[in-house]
Amino acid sequence: MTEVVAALIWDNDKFMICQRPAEKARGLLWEFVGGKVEPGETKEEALMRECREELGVAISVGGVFTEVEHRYPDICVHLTLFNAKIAEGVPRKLEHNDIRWIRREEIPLYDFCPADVEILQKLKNYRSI
Ligand SMILES: Nc1nc2c([nH]c(=O)n2[C@H]2C[C@H](O)[C@@H](COP(=O)(O)OP(=O)(O)OP(=O)(O)O)O2)c(=O)[nH]1
Repeated sequence: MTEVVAALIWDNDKFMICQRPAEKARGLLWEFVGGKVEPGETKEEALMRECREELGVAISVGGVFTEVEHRYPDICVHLTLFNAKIAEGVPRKLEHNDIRWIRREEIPLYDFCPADVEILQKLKNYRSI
């Protein structure tokens, strides 16, 4: 099982989604910013590192929004999605193909990683904080 962490970041009624680079697994699918937890890191540390590397921002990590497991042909992921806030900086596309802020109504317009589908179902019915 591969531990993956990701961030749910709101800006009023919009949340941030990122498009994976074409050359990576799940290329061009949309995801929440994040990545694999490295040995010796806590999940929170991994998420802060990924946000710095991928967006150039510092975040503060809140509670867990939800957790899911999904088996892909190449890996089996346990994904923990944290509520998070940008503490410093403006997100930049340092690694992603694209970054968007979307309303819940716009979820059907994007193809997300299969593991995220049940998360988006939950998000659809959720009030932003
Ligand atoms: N970051 C992220 N990954 C997700 C989500 N949903 C989902 O299925 N995944 C999958 C895609 C990848 O197979 C895996 C995350 O690995 P990654 O390739 O993004 O990890 P990484 O940034 O540490 O990259 P690498 O060093 O392995 O290249 O989890 C999501 O919402 N966010």
